[in-house]
Amino acid sequence: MGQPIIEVENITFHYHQESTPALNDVSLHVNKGEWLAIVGHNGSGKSTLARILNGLFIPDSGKVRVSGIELSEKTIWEIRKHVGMVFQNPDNQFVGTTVKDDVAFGLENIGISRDEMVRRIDWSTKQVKMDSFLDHEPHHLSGGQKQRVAIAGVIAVQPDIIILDEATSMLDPIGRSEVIHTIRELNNQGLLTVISITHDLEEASKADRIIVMNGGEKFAEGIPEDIFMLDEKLVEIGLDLPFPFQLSKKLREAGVPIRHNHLTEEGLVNELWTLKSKA
Ligand SMILES: Nc1ncnc2c1ncn2[C@@H]1O[C@H](COP(=O)(O)OP(=O)(O)OP(=O)(O)O)[C@@H](O)[C@H]1O
Repeated sequence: MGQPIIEVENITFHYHQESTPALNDVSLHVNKGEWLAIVGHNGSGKSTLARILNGLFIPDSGKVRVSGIELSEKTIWEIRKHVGMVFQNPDNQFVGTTVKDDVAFGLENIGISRDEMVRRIDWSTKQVKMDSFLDHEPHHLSGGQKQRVAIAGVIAVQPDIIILDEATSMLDPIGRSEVIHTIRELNNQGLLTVISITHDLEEASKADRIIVMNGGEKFAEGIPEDIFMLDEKLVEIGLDLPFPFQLSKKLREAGVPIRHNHLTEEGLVNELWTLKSKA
């Protein structure tokens, strides 16, 4: 970690010339191998930023470099080979009639040979634990399984970076944890740099680093512990603090001597047990 794989310098982007910018003078970097969460209220510019990083939009001004390639009209397709995206709605992402066809589609697009395609379908579906569903029709799968197939389709192309744009927000808690676990394993194996766009601060608290967006600008950036020190400032810009964090504060207000504002349920439960054993 430590070496930037994405560098964004002072980018500004307008959807319409006369409108207020969707992104205003935003600079950031993403380190190779890290898990970066980008959080923010609706309309804060997260999706616009994700689409620029994937070459779907070109900024009006400023520079973007992805895997050493500078983003321009000429490099869009090159950049897309390095950045895969998984979107919010699992039902809108399927092009194949079976899981196998669906994963094959992205590989056909980049002209992979038949033998290599078979190998990559096998590898990518095993990585997301969907290799026993190759002949299944995607619309019969659960939401979490569909998103795992979408991830298989992305990693089969072997990008350096995956962007999850609210990819878990339509899933139930089981589907959500399946998807996060799958991505975590790929990230831990060093296979992927992960950018997770989310309004869920609990999910973001598990990232290596968080960038908070507000009104098209970067509001804050840091490790989760530092970001959560902002506390009420996050609430003021429309974000919900994680439930264990809110509960820690309420318990302290009610006279329970909790020392930390916990980001995880496990941390809070452990401190409560320690207090109880001392009582
Ligand atoms: N296709 C579009 N045309 C015009 N304006 C747009 C378009 N998409 C987004 N915007 C505007 O750009 C700004 C940033 O929106 P963006 O979708 O990037 O925010 P976001 O943080 O991803 O929000 P959400 O969580 O609702 O998706 C908002 O003011 C939004 O209204």
